[in-house]
Amino acid sequence: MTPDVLSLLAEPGAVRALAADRLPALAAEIRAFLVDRVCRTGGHLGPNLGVVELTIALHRRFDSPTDAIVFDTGHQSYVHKILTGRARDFGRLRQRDGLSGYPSRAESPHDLVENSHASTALSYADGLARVFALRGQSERYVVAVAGDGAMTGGLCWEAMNNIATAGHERLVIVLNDNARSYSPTVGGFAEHLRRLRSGDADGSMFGQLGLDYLGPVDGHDLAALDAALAKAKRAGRPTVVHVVTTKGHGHEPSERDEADCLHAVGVVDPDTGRPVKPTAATWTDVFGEEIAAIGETRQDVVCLTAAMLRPVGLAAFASRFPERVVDVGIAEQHAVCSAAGMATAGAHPVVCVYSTFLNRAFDQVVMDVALHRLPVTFVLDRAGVTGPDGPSHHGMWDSAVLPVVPGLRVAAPRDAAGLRELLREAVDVDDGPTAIRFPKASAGEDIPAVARVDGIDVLHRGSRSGLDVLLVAAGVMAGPCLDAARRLEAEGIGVTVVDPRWIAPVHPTLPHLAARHRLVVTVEDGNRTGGMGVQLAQACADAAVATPVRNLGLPRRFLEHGVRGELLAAYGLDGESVARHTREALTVGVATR
Ligand SMILES: Cc1ncc(C[n+]2csc(CCOP(=O)(O)OP(=O)(O)O)c2C)c(N)n1
Ligand SMILES: CC(=O)[C@@H](O)[C@H](O)COP(=O)(O)O
Ligand SMILES: [Mg+2]
Repeated sequence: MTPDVLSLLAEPGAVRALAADRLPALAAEIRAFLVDRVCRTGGHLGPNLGVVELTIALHRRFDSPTDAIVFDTGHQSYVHKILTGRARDFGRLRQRDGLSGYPSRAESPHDLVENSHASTALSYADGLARVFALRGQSERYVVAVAGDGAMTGGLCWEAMNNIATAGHERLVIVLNDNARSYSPTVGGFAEHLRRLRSGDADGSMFGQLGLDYLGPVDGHDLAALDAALAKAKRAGRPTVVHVVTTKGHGHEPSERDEADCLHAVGVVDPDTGRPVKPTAATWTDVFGEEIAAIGETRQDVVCLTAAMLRPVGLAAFASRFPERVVDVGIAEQHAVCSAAGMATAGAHPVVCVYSTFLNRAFDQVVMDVALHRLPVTFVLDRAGVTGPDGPSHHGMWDSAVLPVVPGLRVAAPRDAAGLRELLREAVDVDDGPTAIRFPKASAGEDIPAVARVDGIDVLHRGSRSGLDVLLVAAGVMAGPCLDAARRLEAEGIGVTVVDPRWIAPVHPTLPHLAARHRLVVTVEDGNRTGGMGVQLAQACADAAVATPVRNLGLPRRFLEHGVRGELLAAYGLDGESVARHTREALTVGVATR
């Protein structure tokens, strides 16, 4: 079949109409299509190559969208999108106004869960099934497709506990077991799956819970998959279909990639899986080097990751101090609470997560770490606008929620040198928690300060005697602020640019510095309705400083996917926009948007 046959698969009905003997060719076509398209745009290659046959089987046995098919995490939903009429859109995968890399309700009625945070599918399934039954629609099936990694998340077990006794007659859990998250899946559950795969297990833990269990099923054998799904449909009670797949199946560079089976790639050579352009050192690289250096002299430092050891930069630390790094699986709540235990026992835990995933453990941050004033450092990679992964991945919540946590201090480095320095300051804090946030970006050039006053870096001093504007830059926003200062100075506006380095709690000197200017403009790569700017405005009010404060940051909205730089500019966080907003606020004194 030619690739354009895929575009004929406008509805799942088309794949159901295909004769079974044409399915292997379709699977091969889809696999070739995925390699061709994803290597050009970037995206989740390994996970989707692993579910080609599974997704075909699902759409042949279940009637989406009448039957609800819920993909956990959603990074493995490309085949689902191809089979629901979106093959032609892959040319703009994860690009602004292009196809989302996750299910999208705006794209299709076949898509249900847009949230890319793992371990939610079984809870959705339970809820869907309950309301289908309440509404007399109990003929509708609900299918949750969850990876073995996702199943290491506690929310799955909360859901299974409920599913087991809810009396659902048409709920199927498809466990896509490829023995990996990024790296090999960890813990007792992974061991249990290994024994089930090898036939050494005395029954499945699912059966112990009261669920039916079918498997292990070869996840690349279309006939075996079809038979298992048909049997699960007839079971009349919640059934786990344990499907065994290979991440990256059918594409040797993916299968061979020891790091993570080309889990998430940029633009790569399809024949090698390697980036087509050299990649500059990232913030993650800088962190990885520095934490490994810190580990040499700080025996009390223990690092934790939630199934993302390499992506968060812990590979070097792990190879040098394997006894002091813990991968807890996709279990951020456990990571933070375990870190509270570690700190109680005298360690200084460093919890390394993407900013957006810390949301999941906010209660543990507040009530287990901060309440006990424990020395835990949270390293928040992917803070601010991330880009291609879209609304549930932008790290735009941490700088708005963490400042309200009593005793927690938040640092935002503006460059690599700042990251190294602030990381060391953070792990030296022993009377409470700290957090340090940095973006998904190349580390760029260091930005020197002209002076450091009370721990605040002065990056630019106004050339005029009368100081007009104080620009307060949070972390990487130092670059746009200096660009704005140059633009404004050229117009005769005196601008001071400062970088507080620690953005929460507000530095006590800042309100006094504000009092010496006509206007304060704060700029942050985070939610402006609760971040540094709002905190500073409140501190100025508390100090009876009348200087107006304008906060530039990300709006209280879910931001679309796209390129980080383009999104920052679209939301007014580039130099030109900062200058424009400042000029407007100076002249007409209106609040920024
Ligand atoms: C709460 C949360 N933490 C971390 C991640 C990052 N993440 C995305 S996919 C993935 C691995 C998923 O493994 P699995 O569920 O087995 O799916 P596979 O990629 O193997 O198909 C992780 C850790 C996430 N999406 N959500
Ligand atoms: C699905 C998921 O959460 C991860 O795979 C994420 O997409 C990786 O993001 P980065 O590519 O920024 O590491
Ligand atoms: Mg997996």
